[in-house]
Amino acid sequence: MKTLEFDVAVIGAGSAGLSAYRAAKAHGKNVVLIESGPYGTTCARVGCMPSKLLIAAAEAAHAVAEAAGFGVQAGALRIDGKAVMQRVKSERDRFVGFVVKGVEHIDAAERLRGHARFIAADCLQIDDHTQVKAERIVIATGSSPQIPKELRDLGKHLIVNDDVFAWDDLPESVAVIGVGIIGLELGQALHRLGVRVAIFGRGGRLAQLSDEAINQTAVDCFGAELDLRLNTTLVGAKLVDKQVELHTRSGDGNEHTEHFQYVLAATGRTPNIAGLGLDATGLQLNEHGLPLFDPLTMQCGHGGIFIAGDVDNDRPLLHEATDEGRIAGDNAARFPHVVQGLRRVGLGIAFTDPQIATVGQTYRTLKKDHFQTGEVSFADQGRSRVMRQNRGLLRVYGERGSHRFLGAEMIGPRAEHLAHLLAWACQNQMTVDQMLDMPFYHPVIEEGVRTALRDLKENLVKQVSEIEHCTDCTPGV
Ligand SMILES: Cc1cc2nc3c(=O)[nH]c(=O)nc-3n(C[C@H](O)[C@H](O)[C@H](O)COP(=O)(O)OP(=O)(O)OC[C@H]3O[C@@H](n4cnc5c(N)ncnc54)[C@H](O)[C@@H]3O)c2cc1C
Ligand SMILES: NC(=O)c1ccc[n+]([C@@H]2O[C@H](COP(=O)([O-])OP(=O)(O)OC[C@H]3O[C@@H](n4cnc5c(N)ncnc54)[C@H](O)[C@@H]3O)[C@@H](O)[C@H]2O)c1
Repeated sequence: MKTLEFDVAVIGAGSAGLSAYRAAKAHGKNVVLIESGPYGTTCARVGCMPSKLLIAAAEAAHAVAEAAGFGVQAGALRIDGKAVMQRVKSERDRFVGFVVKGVEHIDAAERLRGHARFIAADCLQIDDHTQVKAERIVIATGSSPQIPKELRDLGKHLIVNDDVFAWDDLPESVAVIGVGIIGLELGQALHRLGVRVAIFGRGGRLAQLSDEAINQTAVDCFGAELDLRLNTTLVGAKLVDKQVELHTRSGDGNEHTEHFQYVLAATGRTPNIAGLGLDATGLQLNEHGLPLFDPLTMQCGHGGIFIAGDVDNDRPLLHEATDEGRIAGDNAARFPHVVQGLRRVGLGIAFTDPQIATVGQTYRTLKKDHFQTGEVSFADQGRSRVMRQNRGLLRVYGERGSHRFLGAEMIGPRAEHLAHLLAWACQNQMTVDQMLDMPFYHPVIEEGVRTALRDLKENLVKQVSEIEHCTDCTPGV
């Protein structure tokens, strides 16, 4: 057994861990990066990048299928599953290669391989070969797919996102369980690539949307294209003749039995804390066993342990993981003099078609009676119609009184760009008037944003004038 001492230890060489390592090194500290799995990060290996590569192939197939709508006849669509997966994997490997190269540039004496487990608040056991003593430790262990118990006996026919990006060819059929972001992104992409797909949701909410009007529009959009089964309960699943026999109960109480080659569990992700020995840290843990932490400093309690990335179960997105890692690593190096780091306005994007996005305060987090809404449907929005992408709805929220822009939920064409524009306005605390003073070109989808903001402004003003001209408040006026 070796014993090593460092100023800072970082557990996990994912996006959050790498960011923490660099931030701590910037203070000239002696830092160790500990990783139990393959280098390359979840984002590059089995997350953001390969999923967007698969979606890009699906978009190409969809464009060909849709071309006839413009009077362009592209001939019969033929999808070469092997070529699709070959491109997904080779481009993915290129992205992973850059990350791995970066890790390999780190001094070998500052990299350790193995599973880290706390044996004290300032001491980690790495597998059975090394003990690492460090007064400051960053937990950046990421998350893993959560598997419903009904699916656990399906062997290789139960798949998660990682397995999809290991395929050499596209399968015949997949049942996707879960209508969150992963379920919708991968489910729609596979469907457009010719795979028989059914997507099952136990509730009626798609991709974490909280505004009912947006959610209903999303249900209508995806329901028109995909085999989408909402309010459906998973009853059981078993293997019969190398096929999954899936039993479900639909909202009307009827039971259904169907057969698929694979079942994809897209049912949320769980923080990687199993076997981490958090009990040995003396930290206060919540009901899920996660340490309580300050999201501005990433400090757990008042000691030298910090947390960052998916493992903290707060905002499981790539840009948040790197921000949190930077704050955690910086503060680990500064400890005990920790400082608050920059947290940005909330921004979430699902790369479906149409895209779904949320900005700033989502409908769920708005204070009742403190806001007004404005909206635009993309059905008749000029540029969206030109492109035959005129589906969706944008709802924007503004604060009563101050007229400050608070946030938005949307499903619509190129929502990734609209969401960025709105997020920047939100972080700059702009008012609706200030946003309307900005230039809008013609003809662009952003003109739809302007329509929604004008509607919001009208509703904000209307409310004030209704009060001002209220005969009950000022009798005789
Ligand atoms: C299919 C999919 C698509 C996604 N698409 C997007 C997207 O488009 N945009 C977006 O913003 N986000 C997306 N995400 C989310 C994004 O990938 C994550 O938020 C981000 O990768 C989290 O980074 P992390 O550093 O917290 O975790 P990871 O990158 O998973 O790093 C954690 C590391 O810790 C290691 N580890 C765990 N336990 C231990 C231990 N005890 N000892 C040592 N090492 C340990 C793991 O092996 C792992 O390498 C997607 C996720 C998935 C699954
Ligand atoms: N574009 C992106 O930014 C992107 C893409 C993919 C993933 N991600 C990140 O990854 C995280 C995980 O994604 P996800 O889609 O797995 O999680 P999610 O929380 O978005 O969705 C999980 C879904 O599974 C359903 N579910 C859970 N248990 C179920 C069961 N037993 N039966 C049926 N349905 C069940 C939930 O109701 C929900 O609809 C997301 O929170 C997101 O932050 C982001």
